[in-house]
Amino acid sequence: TAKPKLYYFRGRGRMESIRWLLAAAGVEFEEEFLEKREQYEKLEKDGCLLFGQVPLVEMDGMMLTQTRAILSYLAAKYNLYGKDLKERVRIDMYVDGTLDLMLMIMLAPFKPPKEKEENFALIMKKAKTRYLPAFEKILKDHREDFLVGNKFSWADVQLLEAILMLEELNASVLSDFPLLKAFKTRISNIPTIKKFLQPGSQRKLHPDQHYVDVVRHILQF
Ligand SMILES: CCCCC[C@H]1O[C@@H](O)C[C@@H]1SC[C@H](NC(=O)CC[C@H](N)C(=O)O)C(=O)NCC(=O)O
Repeated sequence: TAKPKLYYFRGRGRMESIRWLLAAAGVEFEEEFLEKREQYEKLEKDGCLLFGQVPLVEMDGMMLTQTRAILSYLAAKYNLYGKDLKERVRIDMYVDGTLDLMLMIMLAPFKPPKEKEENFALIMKKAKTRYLPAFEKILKDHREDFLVGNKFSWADVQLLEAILMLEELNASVLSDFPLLKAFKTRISNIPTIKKFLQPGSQRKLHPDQHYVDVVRHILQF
C-alpha cells in the first residue's frame, strides 16, 4: 500500500505533530517540501487544499487538511486513541492543551523582534504555571506509565514532543516536575520514538531565520 505523503514546509510548524504520530505508530511516510510559491499555488489550483491551507496529508485515497482532523484520523487508525469514549475525550483534552502550547512556540519565530523577549517569557510562564503543573498532576493522580488508561496513546506522543520543544527553549524547564522527567525518559525509550529521536530521522530541526523567510515568501505574509 502507498505510504502517506506529507506536503509542508521543510520545518516543524503544524506538521511536526503529524510526523511524530506517524513515527510513533511505526508508519513510514514520504514528504514533499514546499520551497517555492508555485508548489503551493499548484496544490490550490488542483483543489487539494480545502481552505487554501497546509498541512496536507495524502493517504488512503484522500487529500486531508486540518491538523487536528488528520491527527485524530491517525490516532484512531493506529489504535492510539484509547479503549472507549471516556479515554478518547481525555486524550482530546490533553492533546488540545499541548497543541495550544506548541502553537505558541511554533509562532514565536514569526513575532516582531521587539516582541520576542516578552513572548518568550509568556511561553515559559504558561508552560511552568499552567501546562506542566497540569500534566505533573495527571501523572501523580493517574499513577500509571501513560497519561490515559495504562496504554501508550497519542496524548503521550504529543506531550513528549511538547516537553522536548520546551527543553530547547530552557533546558531546566522540568526541574520542578519529577514525574514529567521520568515520563520523558520512559516515552523516549519506546522503540519507534527512540528511532525517531535518532539523527537522520524525518524529525525537523528548530526553526531558523531561513525557514521563517521561506514560509513568509510562500504564504506571502
Ligand atoms: C512552519 C512555521 C509555521 C508557523 C506558521 C504556521 O502556522 C500558521 O499560523 C501559518 C503556518 S501553517 C500554514 C497555514 N496553515 C494553517 O494556518 C492551518 C490552520 C488549520 N486550522 C490547521 O490546523 O491545519 C497556511 O496554509 N496558511 C495559508 C493561508 O491561510 O492562506
